[in-house]
Amino acid sequence: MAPANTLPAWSELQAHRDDVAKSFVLKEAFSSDADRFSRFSRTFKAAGSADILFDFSKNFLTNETLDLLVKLAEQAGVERKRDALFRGDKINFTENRAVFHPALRNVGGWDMKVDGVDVMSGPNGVNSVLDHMKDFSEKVRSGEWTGFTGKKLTNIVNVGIGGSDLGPVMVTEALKYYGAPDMTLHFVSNIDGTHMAEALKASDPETTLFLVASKTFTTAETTTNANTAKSWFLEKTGGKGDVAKHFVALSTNEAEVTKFGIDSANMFGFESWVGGRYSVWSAIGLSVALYVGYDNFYKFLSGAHAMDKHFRETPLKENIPVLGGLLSVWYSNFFQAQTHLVAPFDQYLHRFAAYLQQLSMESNGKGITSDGSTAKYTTGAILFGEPCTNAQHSFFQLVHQGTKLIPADFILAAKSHNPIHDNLHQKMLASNYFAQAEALMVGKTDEQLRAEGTPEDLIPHKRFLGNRPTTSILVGDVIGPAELGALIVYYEHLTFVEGAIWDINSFDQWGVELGKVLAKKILKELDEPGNGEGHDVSTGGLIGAFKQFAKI
Ligand SMILES: O=P(O)(O)OC[C@H]1O[C@H](O)[C@H](O)[C@@H](O)[C@@H]1O
Repeated sequence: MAPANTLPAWSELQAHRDDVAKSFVLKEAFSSDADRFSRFSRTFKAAGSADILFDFSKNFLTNETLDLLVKLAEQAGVERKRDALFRGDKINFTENRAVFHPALRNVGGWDMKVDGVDVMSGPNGVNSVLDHMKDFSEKVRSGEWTGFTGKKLTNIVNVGIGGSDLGPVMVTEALKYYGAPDMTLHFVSNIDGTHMAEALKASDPETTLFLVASKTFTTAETTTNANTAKSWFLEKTGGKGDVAKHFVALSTNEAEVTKFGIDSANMFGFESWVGGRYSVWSAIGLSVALYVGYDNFYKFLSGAHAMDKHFRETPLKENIPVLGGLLSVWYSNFFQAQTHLVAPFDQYLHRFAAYLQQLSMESNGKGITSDGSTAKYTTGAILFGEPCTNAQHSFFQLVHQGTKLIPADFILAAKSHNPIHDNLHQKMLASNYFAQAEALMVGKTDEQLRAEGTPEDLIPHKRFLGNRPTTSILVGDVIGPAELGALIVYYEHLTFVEGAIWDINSFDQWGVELGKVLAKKILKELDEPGNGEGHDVSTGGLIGAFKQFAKI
């Protein structure tokens, strides 16, 4: 595929930006076009999910912009690449792997094959793993599956990192309302011993179930944490504890799982075509199924599948994740935006941005195009975010008056799961959601400030230039499992579209390897004599100082 900047639509977009968009004033676009909201909004509709309204109208968009962006998508082969994804082609070309996570949520009965083999059926197929998850989660939840002293397992410790942690944490938090009231969850990811120590402090071995979640089962943090947990369990139970009842593995690597001491019957498998950051839909989601129940987990998959269907079948111009991805390219490459802010007006979504950080930045933080040449344009944006209204009281100063353009997504559910105080909280939350997007767009002029009696010397400080773009996402009900599934997949495919246009491989992650390898080497040095010799002077000096301070 050709680098994005060599596509004719790229030059047309540059000219268009110079001509029109540079001087585009959002609030004027609204005053001169009564239909702007309806023209640039799209509603996601699916059976089993509330409608989700995506309002793209507060973005730097004209009809011509949209046409040119769609043209760019066509020339970059977005549809062809999308079809290759759903066909099971090996689009992760540096690892020669299919990228087939949509199969994990294929509740619609699509024919899904990799190398001619149906991945849905068969003994290790998606459906049989789902059956295993259903059976196991129901047994644990009902108390039929007990610990070694016959007690119900109500304390779940998920041991995993990266995609084997972020999805389960985010989703169980987002669906806390549906969670089993008698269940406590811990997610231990960090190699920092504090993480495991604190979880164990709060755990009783008789009622604790450990889920060792690791696609590869070779990740140093996870295997070390899992071994620590196993030693703790055996020590606390005086060797009487039955590992088979208290440890299960979520992994693709049966050999390593068995080596660790977990019976392969207690392993929930998946295939190498599931990338870590797309694995919450797989066996890695077992903590979700345990916590919210299998029926809700299934609804979560169904909402995700509905967004897959929309993405797969909808023409580019109406395609919601395509529009999201195109806008991101528009801002990154034509307005030099460096960031993408995602602020959910929803406390349950407080880990949503952290989850999206891995999805977006591990996928598109790449600078090499498909032919091995360096991209001559910027790629993955720095994604960040926090829930609102909290974020408004911290970094929103920079969003409103800073010198950087920060395209932002705001997410709100029309209904709260907790309409306390006569729904006052939800109405206040909603009013902030509307107000922030409006304020970012309309700003505040010198005239308005003068009319309010602002002293002349303060006017520049109190001025809001406005014209800052936002996408508002409004879920038509509460955010339940299906709506959450659809929202996540919106961002998955938005990320896909960005990568397709940038002509990069969104599915490998070589960039995380170097640090891991060096850490392994340095770990040995910490136990050997020497003070960091052989490293650069700074690293060596730090290693030496650490050994001295820690008396190692
Ligand atoms: O699930 P695991 O194999 O333990 O991998 C956990 C994580 O570690 C790696 O470093 C990758 O960058 C992530 O994509 C992955 O999710």
